[in-house]
Formats: sequence, structure tokens, C-alpha cells
Amino acid sequence: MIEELILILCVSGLTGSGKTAVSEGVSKLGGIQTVLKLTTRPKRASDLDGEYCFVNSDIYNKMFQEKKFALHTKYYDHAYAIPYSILEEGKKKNISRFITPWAFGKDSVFDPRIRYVKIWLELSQEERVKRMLNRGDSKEYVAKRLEQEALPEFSAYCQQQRQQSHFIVNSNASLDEVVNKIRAIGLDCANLH
Ligand SMILES: Nc1ncnc2c1ncn2[C@@H]1O[C@H](COP(=O)(O)OP(=O)(O)OP(=O)(O)O)[C@@H](O)[C@H]1O
Repeated sequence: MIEELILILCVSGLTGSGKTAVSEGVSKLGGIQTVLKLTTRPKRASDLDGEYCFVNSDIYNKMFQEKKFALHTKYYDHAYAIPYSILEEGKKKNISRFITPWAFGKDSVFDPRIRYVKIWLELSQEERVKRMLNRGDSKEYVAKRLEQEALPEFSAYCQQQRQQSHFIVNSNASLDEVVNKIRAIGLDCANLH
């Protein structure tokens, strides 16, 4: 199990704000690693290799009951988890700092021995739409996501994520700049221990 301190940088933000790109970018610079997550949601064409392991609800629930997850959350109809095994694999490579897109919800379960640093990526809707279209999302998909964002329940949830974050980072800068800023936060927080 977890004998030494583990830190997870949890990057949240609205769709298209850069969570995945920034997490990958930080991970590429070394010392802080992305984590493979388990999910019950179906695979999408846009999913990056190595970001998710797709499992059915039976397998997920069994692992949950066997306390195999360091973090678990529900988002709409699907469940997401970070298994201890992934963190332990990192530890074997001397990595104890991780980064991942992650949002804490009211159904979240998390190991309190882990230190979570919550980072919110801030970006205007206009710029997010541009980036989503650039990444190949269809206009219909973008419109659907924006409609969802406007729902009072969803918007309150996002507001809460933002308010509960330890750092708010402006994503309206080059990817390198945002990556370096977040990496510096991760390394600074690691040095506090
Ligand atoms: N700082 C940046 N400057 C320019 N482009 C960026 C920047 N950050 C991310 N992007 C690009 O914007 C697009 C959206 O980023 P990304 O997919 O990481 O967003 P996300 O927050 O993970 O979205 P979602 O929640 O929909 O999965 C991607 O094509 C990504 O490469």
C-alpha cells in the first residue's frame, strides 16, 4: 500500500480548456507522471492510448469493493478510478508525483493519505470552442457540450470545482507556458514535504 507520500495534481476545467494536453505535456518533462484510469464509460474515438482502461461495471464494482482504488468518482452515468496498482508501478520507477485530468464530485471516494493539489484551467468559451473545433470535434458535439454546460446543475458543479481548487491557471497562453507553470506548481508542492 502507500508507505510514502504521494501527490496527485488534479487538473480540472471546462471541456476544451486543455486538461489532457497539459497533463501529457507535464508528464513528458519527467518527474511527474500521468496515470492510467479505469472507467465504465465506452471508448471514444478521441481517447488517447494509455489514458483509460475500459472495463464493464461488474469488474469495476468488484475492484471497488475489494478497495483496489485510490480514487473513485462518478460523472453522469459513468464511474472513473485511479487504482493503487498504477501508483505502485510509478513508485517502482521512483515516481511519487502524478498528474491527471480529474474532478472531485459529491460521490468521490479518495484515499486521505494521498495529497491532492487541485488546479483549475481557466479559458474563455470562445477560445475553448476554437480549440475543440481545431482538435476535430464536430460542430454538433461542441454545441451539445455547451448546452450541457449551461444546465444549472452542471454549471453549479463547475463553479464548485473552480472554487475548491488550490490554483487557478490561465490557459490562454502557449501550451509550453501553461505546462511549465503547472509543472512548477507540482514541483513546488512536492518540495513542501
Ligand atoms: N495552451 C494551449 N494552446 C493551444 N492549444 C491548446 C492549449 N492547450 C490545449 N490545446 C489544444 O486544445 C485542444 C483541447 O485541449 P484538451 O483536449 O487537452 O482539452 P480537455 O480539457 O482535456 O478537453 P475535454 O474535457 O473535452 O477532454 C487540444 O487540441 C489541445 O491540443
